[in-house]
Amino acid sequence: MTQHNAPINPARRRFLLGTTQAAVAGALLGGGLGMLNSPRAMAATPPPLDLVPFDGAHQAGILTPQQKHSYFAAFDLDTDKRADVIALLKRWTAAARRLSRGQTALPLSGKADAAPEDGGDSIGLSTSKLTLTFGFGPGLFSKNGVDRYGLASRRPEAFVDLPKFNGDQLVPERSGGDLSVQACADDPQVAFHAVRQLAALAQGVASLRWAQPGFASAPADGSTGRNLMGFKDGTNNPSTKDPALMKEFVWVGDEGGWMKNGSYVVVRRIRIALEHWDRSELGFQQEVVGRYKDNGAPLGQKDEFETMKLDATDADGNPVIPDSAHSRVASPQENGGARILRRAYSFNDGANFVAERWPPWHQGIEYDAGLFFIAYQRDPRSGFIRINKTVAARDMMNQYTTHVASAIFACPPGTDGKGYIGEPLFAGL
Ligand SMILES: C=CC1=C(C)c2cc3[nH]c(cc4nc(cc5[nH]c(cc1n2)c(C)c5CCC(=O)O)C(CCC(=O)O)=C4C)c(C)c3C=C
Ligand SMILES: [Fe+2]
Repeated sequence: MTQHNAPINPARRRFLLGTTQAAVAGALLGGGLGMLNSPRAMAATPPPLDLVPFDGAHQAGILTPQQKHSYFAAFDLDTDKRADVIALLKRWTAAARRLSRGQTALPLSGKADAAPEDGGDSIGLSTSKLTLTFGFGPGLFSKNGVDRYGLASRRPEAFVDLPKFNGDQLVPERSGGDLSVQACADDPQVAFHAVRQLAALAQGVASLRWAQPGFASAPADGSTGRNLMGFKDGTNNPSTKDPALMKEFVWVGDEGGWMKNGSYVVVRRIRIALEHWDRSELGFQQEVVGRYKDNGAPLGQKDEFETMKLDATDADGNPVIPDSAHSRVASPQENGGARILRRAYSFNDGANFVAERWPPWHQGIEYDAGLFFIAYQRDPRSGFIRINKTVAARDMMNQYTTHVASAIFACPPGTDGKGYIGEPLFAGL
């Protein structure tokens, strides 16, 4: 069956029926963007058989199998009224529910004398497994010592500021944020569209601080995808199909109060000096990672998913997986059992011209590309912070990587289909 003739997905049908008769009539008369509401345009819409429900005990987009594209955005809150923040979270939740079903962020009125309620750039596209994951930054709880919303006492103990790590070169304008939303979808336009609509709904209450697009291409056979260094990345993640592991390492438990069933996310924009990496010998690249480039197996072993033998030594008595190999220094064995759920995306933001004014007067082009590292965890203190202290101090990969931006957000639990995102935080206030 061709996509064109496929039955209309129930969610898309709701979208079609969701617009009011007046809106459809207006659209037919009005032309322009209104034409997008016309039955003919709607009938041509490919059916989105790929929806991920927005509501659930946990937010979508954390355990969801990784979509191909991501658009991560951080916002600054511009208001000092708690009611404005709550109203925004309600608007965002309602819009996210609609977007996740393949609908426009708001119903379209088709009025020619007003800005369209939705930019319209995803109309006709598949929902592409869109997920929207929201987070709260430290600034929601207090900023510059000011408790703007009466929430300071509700900041969870585990929600700490990240310390400065060895080698950090963080750009403040690209770091931090009071609120975050990550849109993931198999179509980059669907992800970007969703964030644009949410940003528009925030007007007057919150403004975009920074944004980072990313991509993650995985082979069609379901095997592990590769990062820009050419290595399989994600092999030794705790399995999202193992509820006990997720409970232990990803989801906040009773200790978290209103954050129960939520998770903390740490994001780091890590530039990779690809121009140097690409000239490094294959043997050295493998020592840096601690795994083989072709199949991702740990050095000295055969299969990608074999447990790393960190005690193995070669004929000269040297460790087969070097002391400063990335896989070793990031491993639970070297970090008191710490584990995090990595859900990173590569980024490729073009290339910059660089010139040095000292001999030998090097000039050239540097890619602004690397890994937008994203990790979810139950407690950042025993998760990212624990591991990154070791990585920042000992990892051979640091010769090629520079952390240039950073942020931490508390991602509240999911919603039940009626409430709004983060509602438990505001309960009783
Ligand atoms: C502090 C956390 C980590 C940072 C920062 C980080 C950066 C980073 N990693 C790669 C590529 C790979 N990472 C791999 C494994 C791995 N990385 C971390 C943590 C951080 N990585 C962990 C916890 C692990 C798993 C360790 C283990 O238990 O074995 C791998 C190997 C394959 C895999 O297991 O995914 C690769 C490859 C890059 C390129 C990068 C920064 C640019
Ligand atoms: Fe890593």
